[in-house]
Amino acid sequence: MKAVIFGASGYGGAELIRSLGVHPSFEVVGLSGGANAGATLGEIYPHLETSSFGEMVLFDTDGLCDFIEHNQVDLAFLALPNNTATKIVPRIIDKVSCVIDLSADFRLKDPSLYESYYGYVHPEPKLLEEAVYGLCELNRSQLIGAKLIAAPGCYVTASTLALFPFLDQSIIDSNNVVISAVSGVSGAGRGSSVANLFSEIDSNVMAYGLFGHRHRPEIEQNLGSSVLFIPHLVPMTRGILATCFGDLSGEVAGELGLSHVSDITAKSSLLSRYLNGLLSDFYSGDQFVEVLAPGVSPRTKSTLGTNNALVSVSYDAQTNKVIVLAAIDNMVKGAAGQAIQAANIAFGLAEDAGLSKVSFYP
Ligand SMILES: NC(=O)C1=CN([C@@H]2O[C@H](COP(=O)(O)OP(=O)(O)OC[C@H]3O[C@@H](n4cnc5c(N)ncnc54)[C@H](OP(=O)(O)O)[C@@H]3O)[C@@H](O)[C@H]2O)C=CC1
Ligand SMILES: CC(=O)N[C@@H](CCC(=O)OP(=O)(O)O)C(=O)O
Repeated sequence: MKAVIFGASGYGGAELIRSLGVHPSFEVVGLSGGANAGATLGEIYPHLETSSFGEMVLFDTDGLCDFIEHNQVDLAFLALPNNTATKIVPRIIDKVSCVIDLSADFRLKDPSLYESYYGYVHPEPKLLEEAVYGLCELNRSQLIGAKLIAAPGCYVTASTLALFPFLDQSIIDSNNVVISAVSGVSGAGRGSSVANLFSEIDSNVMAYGLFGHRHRPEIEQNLGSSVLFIPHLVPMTRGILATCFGDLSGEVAGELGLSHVSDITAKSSLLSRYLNGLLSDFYSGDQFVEVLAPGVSPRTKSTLGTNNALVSVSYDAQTNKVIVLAAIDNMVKGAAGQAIQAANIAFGLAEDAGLSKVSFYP
């Protein structure tokens, strides 16, 4: 099947190319760039210069839309800044079997949220309504044969995979959910600002987007509860670690006959094991979610280059807090890998086609 990538000169585009280059069923036949249109991929990315893609010249947006008009293309990936896909999807949606957008343009079901969090009035509410949200572990059946797929945000993927099983089963109280997450700088994209220069990021850690980060409403949409979300930028290239906290719901300890257990250590250990069992059961059918033992922290380094999400859950009886940790590679499970996983499902292919499960290390 023939695939094209809008935004191939960006980080998401480069990561799509890396995986699609080894994909058994998708062949990349067209690429676009913004300012880099007209250049070859090898000129933009030295690591791709000698690959089979090195000589490919990037179209501009109009050029790639024309290419789709006149050639058979089955699948289009859009890895573009927010409020750019909204203008391209209407032009190509009827020409290809499936469009997968990596931006936020088709993720939020309430159109008014685009005005408050992204600063634009959504111009395509009908397409927004039709789009299928591409978090594969939660939406697999809806993705089969989907025409327009909105790949989730990177922080959102880690946070949702961590918390959904517990909120869905009312194990964690839906009030007072807090997510503190750290991200590598590639999350901001190749076209990002001075704030992401080496001299600003090196030996520096900071929180940002306090209370109003645009991923907050997307996490809330997935979890069906309000959350406090605090992202941090850390001096590394890739990776997200989300540390999620919530109160164990009042009934759980009682139902398990543990209300009377006064030994804090014993109670923490028993409940941690119980919660770990729930998490393992929830993801037993998901090849890209790996549940680690309670008390073991997932490491971002173990996810590098893979489409895996590593998760673990523990309980602290002293504070009655459930702590769920999740690590992903923001460029893979948080962006390009997730998009390819969704494409695999949409086209009825093996879900792991083109996707890696073993990280590069160190
Ligand atoms: N980086 C990440 O971890 C994640 C990113 N995303 C989302 O994926 C999308 C792409 O992100 P990312 O690859 O990181 O961003 P980059 O800044 O690295 O790349 C953006 C791409 O869009 C092109 N572009 C920019 N402006 C225009 C325009 N007006 N018209 C056409 N093309 C344009 C750029 O071309 P050129 O460089 O040639 O100008 C480049 O190819 C974004 O919506 C982002 O929010 C989602 C999850 C995670
Ligand atoms: C480190 C960093 O800056 N991360 C980005 C989020 C990543 C992303 O691309 O999110 P969307 O797909 O929703 O735009 C940010 O905080 O805005």
